[in-house]
Amino acid sequence: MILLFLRKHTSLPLILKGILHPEDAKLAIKHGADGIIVSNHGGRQVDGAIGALHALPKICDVVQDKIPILMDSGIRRGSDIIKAMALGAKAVLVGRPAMYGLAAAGEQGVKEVLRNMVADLDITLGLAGQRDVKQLDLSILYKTS
Ligand SMILES: Cc1cc2nc3c(=O)[nH]c(=O)nc-3n(C[C@H](O)[C@H](O)[C@H](O)COP(=O)(O)O)c2cc1C
Repeated sequence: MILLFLRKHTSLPLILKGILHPEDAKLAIKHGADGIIVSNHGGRQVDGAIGALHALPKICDVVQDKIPILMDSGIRRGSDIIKAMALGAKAVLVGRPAMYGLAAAGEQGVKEVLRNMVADLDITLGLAGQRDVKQLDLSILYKTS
């Protein structure tokens, strides 16, 4: 298995991308991954694949903070980041928004996209009465009483 080979030959962190099933998350931990990225590659590979955000909760349940979980696919605004992190992602990544910025205005465009996203996250956190993404949990998404 390629992961075992890589684990044997490098001490660099190994982060597995494209995890969408809890059993694959378990295998990733078992074979020495340092982290996983819950991702359907932006929906570009398999038409009808489960959305990464939908896959996230069950994967977080089995991983139980043993390794960090990152998430991508469809992150476009601050509220997307908040939802993913409240469900258990330690961080999110973006693909196409950065590409759109690049196409529109090169390096400056990418910086602008990321700055806007962080600013939107900041405003949305404030509107939701939250100070810090580290304090987000499920209570912000579901009515608990
Ligand atoms: C043009 C393009 C090429 C990509 N190529 C790969 C790839 O070779 N391997 C991979 O794991 N993901 C690839 N991705 C998926 C991204 O790494 C990432 O998971 C996805 O873009 C995140 O979703 P988002 O674009 O909705 O933010 C590609 C995405 C784009 C837009």
